[in-house]
Amino acid sequence: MELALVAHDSKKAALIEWASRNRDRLDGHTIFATATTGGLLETELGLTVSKTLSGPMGGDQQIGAKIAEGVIDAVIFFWDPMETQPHDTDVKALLRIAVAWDVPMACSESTAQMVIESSRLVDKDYTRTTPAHPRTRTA
Ligand SMILES: O=C(CO)COP(=O)(O)O
Repeated sequence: MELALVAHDSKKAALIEWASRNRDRLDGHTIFATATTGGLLETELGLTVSKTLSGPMGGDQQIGAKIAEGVIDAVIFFWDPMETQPHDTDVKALLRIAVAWDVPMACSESTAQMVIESSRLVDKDYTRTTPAHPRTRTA
């Protein structure tokens, strides 16, 4: 499946540590990430990552667009609840579009663990639909 991994600066170490612990589970998936987060996943863990722009430069919006296009199956977003981001509007938009399309989005480590361990992530027959926008993935 297609997973998006994103972390704010203060949460990047936690995301890398989490991804390291879940390296085997991540291996079977296509990974998208914002630029800085993705760069760390590549250099620290050797993962292959499709990178967007950096979050503050439009990367969150690019991830959001991929959600709306049906490209992303789940989002792991370690965002910082203690600090205002310069691109807060983009962060909010990313959170919103994931809910609008009912794409699973983990915003904390414990939830990320539940998502990555979900049998849905390895179920090739799983199709996602939303009541507001009935839609079935074909790929
Ligand atoms: O700002 C981000 C998410 O809102 C993440 O962007 P970077 O991975 O480029 O730091």
